[in-house]
Amino acid sequence: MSYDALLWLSFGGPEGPEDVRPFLENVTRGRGVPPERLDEVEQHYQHFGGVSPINQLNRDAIKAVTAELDRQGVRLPVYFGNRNWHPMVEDTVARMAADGVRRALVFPTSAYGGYSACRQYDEDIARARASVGPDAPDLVKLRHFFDHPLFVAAFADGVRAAVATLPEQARQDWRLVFTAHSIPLAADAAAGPPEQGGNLYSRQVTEAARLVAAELGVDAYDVVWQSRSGPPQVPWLEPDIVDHLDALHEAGVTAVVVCPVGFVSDHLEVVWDLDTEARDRAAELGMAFARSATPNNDPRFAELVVELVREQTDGAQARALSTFPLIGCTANGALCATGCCEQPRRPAPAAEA
Ligand SMILES: CC1=C(CCC(=O)O)c2cc3nc(cc4[nH]c(cc5[nH]c(cc1n2)c(C)c5CCC(=O)O)c(CCC(=O)O)c4C)C(CCC(=O)O)=C3C
Ligand SMILES: [Fe+2]
Repeated sequence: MSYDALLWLSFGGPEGPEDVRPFLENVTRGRGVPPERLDEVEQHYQHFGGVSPINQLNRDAIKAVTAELDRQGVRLPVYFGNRNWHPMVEDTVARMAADGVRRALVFPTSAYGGYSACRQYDEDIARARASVGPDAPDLVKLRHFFDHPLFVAAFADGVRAAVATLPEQARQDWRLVFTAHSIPLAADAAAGPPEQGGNLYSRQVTEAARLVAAELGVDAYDVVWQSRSGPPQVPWLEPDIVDHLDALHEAGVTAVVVCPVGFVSDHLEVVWDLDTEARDRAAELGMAFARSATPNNDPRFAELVVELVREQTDGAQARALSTFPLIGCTANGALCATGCCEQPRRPAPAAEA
């Protein structure tokens, strides 16, 4: 099949102090996130001058992918659009239509399934096309890549480099801890095509962790969660990374390497929740701590994206290290399967006092 552009579709983040509140309102509209949680997260962003690293990281990655497409002789202009902040995907798709793009591939900046990581990007695609109207290009989203050998290898090398930054006496005996964004248990239960039994998000994260650990030859490691949101009465995936550091300390662990396998770049939830909160807790506990790199700036990430593109444009072989079904590739916002990644019903708001 032939395509005339690639759309880089991401989450978006604020680029100055005045952007933070409206950005957070876009992210959480209709999601039942309590205002106290929003105030807290606003402070995390303001701590960095109201600028999330995510937009610049995406621009850097787009530059690398553009160069890699060029190197491989694939002629596709790359456009950039976000769900929650400028450049908004609706505006980008309008520009694509105006430029005469009829049919484009879409790279979502998430490797996983689940409502937030997969289906919500399909909704973004459908919403953007609807807002542009009949001239909107066809948009075909690329598949999940959590088990792609280039993704796994980039994380494994990141862990090796992180170990080298530990104090010398810690380098022989450290605990490997993988993290990903927590989601509500009900959302995880509903993740994936229903006939695959649910929990697709946590199962894919666990599989990616297993593959990275296997590449490193490490057989004892943990998979934990971070950045929990939502109302406190709703159960989310646990344990949280910070609580887990306490448990490891109790168990006598003196050094940890944290690998954020759930993310592709060092965006705010990595630089705050891991590099600030988790690192501070480790310091309080007297544990050596290193956080390994995400793949965004690794040349293999650009190669991975181009390989996913070529699966669609010239039938390149789909490489995957696990036996999970290859899914996530759908057109114009279609679901991966009927009933896939259904968004759980939100709890009724707490009664007013
Ligand atoms: C699975 C998952 C990923 C990974 C997949 C992917 O990458 O897409 C992810 C990524 C990200 N999450 C991000 C930021 C936020 N996520 C929030 C809230 C939430 N995330 C959720 C899940 C996920 N989130 C969920 C279930 C919520 C509750 C509200 C809801 O049901 O939707 C909130 C609201 C405030 C709060 O934290 O409570 C913010 C600000 C940023 C940008 C960081 C930056 O600016 O650099 C990124 C890349
Ligand atoms: Fe899905």
